[in-house]
Amino acid sequence: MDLGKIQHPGFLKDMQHGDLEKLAADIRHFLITNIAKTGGHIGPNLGVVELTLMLHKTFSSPEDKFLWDVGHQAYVHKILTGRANQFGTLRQYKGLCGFPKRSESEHDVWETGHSSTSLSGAMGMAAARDIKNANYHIVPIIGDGALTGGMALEALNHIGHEKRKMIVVLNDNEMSIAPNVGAMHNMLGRLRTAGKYKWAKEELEYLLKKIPVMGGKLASTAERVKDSLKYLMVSGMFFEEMGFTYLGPLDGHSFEELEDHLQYAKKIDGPVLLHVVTKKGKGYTPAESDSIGTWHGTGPYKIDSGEFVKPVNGPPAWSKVVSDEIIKGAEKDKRVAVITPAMPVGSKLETFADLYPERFFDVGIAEQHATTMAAGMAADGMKPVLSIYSTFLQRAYDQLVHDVARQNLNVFLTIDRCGLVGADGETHQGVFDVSFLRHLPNMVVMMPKDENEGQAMVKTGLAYEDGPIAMRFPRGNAAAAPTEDEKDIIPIGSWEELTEGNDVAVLAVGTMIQPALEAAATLRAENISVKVINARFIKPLDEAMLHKLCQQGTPLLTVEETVLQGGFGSAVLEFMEEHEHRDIAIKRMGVPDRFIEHGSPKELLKEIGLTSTNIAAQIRDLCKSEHQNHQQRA
Ligand SMILES: Cc1ncc(C[n+]2csc(CCOP(=O)(O)OP(=O)(O)O)c2C)c(N)n1
Ligand SMILES: CC(=O)[C@@H](O)[C@H](O)COP(=O)(O)O
Ligand SMILES: [Mg+2]
Repeated sequence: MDLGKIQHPGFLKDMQHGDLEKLAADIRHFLITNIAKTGGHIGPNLGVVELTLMLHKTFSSPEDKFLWDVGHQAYVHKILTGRANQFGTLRQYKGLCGFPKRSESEHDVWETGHSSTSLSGAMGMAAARDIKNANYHIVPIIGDGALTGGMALEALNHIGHEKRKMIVVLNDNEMSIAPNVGAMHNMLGRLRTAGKYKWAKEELEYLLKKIPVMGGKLASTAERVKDSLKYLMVSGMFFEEMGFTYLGPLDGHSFEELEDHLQYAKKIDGPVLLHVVTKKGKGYTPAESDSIGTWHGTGPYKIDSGEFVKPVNGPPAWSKVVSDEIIKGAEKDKRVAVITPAMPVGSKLETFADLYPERFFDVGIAEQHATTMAAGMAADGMKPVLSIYSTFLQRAYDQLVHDVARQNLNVFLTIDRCGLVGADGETHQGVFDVSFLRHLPNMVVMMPKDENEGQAMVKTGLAYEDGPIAMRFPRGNAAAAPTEDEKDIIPIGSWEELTEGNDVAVLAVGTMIQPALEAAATLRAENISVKVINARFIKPLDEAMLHKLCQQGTPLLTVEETVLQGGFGSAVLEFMEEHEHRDIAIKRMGVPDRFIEHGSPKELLKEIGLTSTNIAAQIRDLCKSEHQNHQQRA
């Protein structure tokens, strides 16, 4: 089938299973060949081809509402809702979003990107539907990984209490990004592999009673799904006891099983949990045999060999620079332990986990728990490193305030993916953490200019004993491999002058230092001398240096790859106001007050003006207005 011709999923209603099998094969071929070019979340999407087809065959989107948890597995949904032709632009600048996007389609009723929000969204929609006396299905699709997220459990608790009609589809493929972890995961494992339990007759009657009117007549259907009910065992009763009707586990690649169970679930009153077992990466051997998470989200790859298309032996990833230095610290200090909320592969922590399994904790998709667990470890004398993406740290704000900063506990946050991350787009940009860390009393916030300073900062963070300290670093690779020499600890709150200059001082943070240096070099040819300062501590500021610059009357330009609101530039403004340095010209450059969509970091930085060209332009403006002020004063 030419998938580009699909405009609406309605054509599926009358499709027979044989034709669905052919369509599934076409979709798999489409996914494998297109994502080989663009990159994307190939593993998760290959695992939900049959499930998505049967969902759109059984229900009537967009009247019936699908909420895709995390949303990285919604490519098949996008193909079936008229967007196949856009896949050449997947996750690219102004192209197709890699997650559900309401502005793209009426079938995308709920936007995701962060995990474990679908059930709460579904509960909200169920309440709205019932208040409106409307009558449509609400179908959140949540993975076994996302189910480990605290929000999901909060929602299960409420949904089971409210008993409003909804069909929760649990897509259980035994994987998070990496292998899934936790007691919930273990329980699902028991369900998946349960031996044949004799299910009591009353179990069937118990279930049939839930189907108003039709109950008796469904005996034949019940007989057909009886085989799956055989697994209705103790741990299956967990969901029953939570107020759900549990159905499954069923083969998520069998159209017959899916159709039977979904039709059955439609008729059951109250919340249903349909436990669907799928295989991540199904239909493409390299992805299907992936047991560590390599094929969860990929760059371009060669289809035949499964080789990834990227520069071999390039400079190390920033996360590797950091994790290697943490390992050195752990060798010397037995108090060092590492906690990650489900991102051991992304944060390159596998080696640490192999070397120090007793000091490594993957807590699942549970950032709030991870943060307060780190506080608990620090309170009891350990040196916990909380390894976490900037965007996912947003989920643990109160834990940072209430448990870490307020108790002034010695937690070392290594915050990965800081700045514009690119293809993941709006939901993943790491641009807010400075604003929500800087205002916390006791918090130290720092960001290195390069990989060598990165190593020195890890040492500094591990040596720091006076409370919480956070080190930010970007997604992607460092400019080069760090040098072998032992790095020195950096004095807290110290900045570094990188170039001499008197006309303007540029206070640049992290990734903005290189473009600032390029701008300074350009302006030197125009006889404008620029002092570029590595503002490596966002909190505390280097107040001595700032006072000196202000007393000299040097105009200031702050540059940061974080939102301007409450960012580093705001800190400098606050300092100047507090110390009455009012006659100093200052400009701030940063991320504007809007969400930044997907694209390459380079394209996005250009879009928001964080380039060396624009830095130079801002410096020229400062010089010009400074010159005009001098003339007026003369
Ligand atoms: C709050 C949050 N933390 C971490 C992530 C990173 N992440 C993206 S997908 C994923 C695993 C999801 O596993 P599962 O729900 O089982 O979906 P699958 O990929 O197996 O289909 C994780 C941890 C995220 N998106 N949101
Ligand atoms: C969907 C999701 O949240 C993760 O897959 C995320 O995309 C991983 O990000 P990195 O690719 O930066 O590790
Ligand atoms: Mg999973």
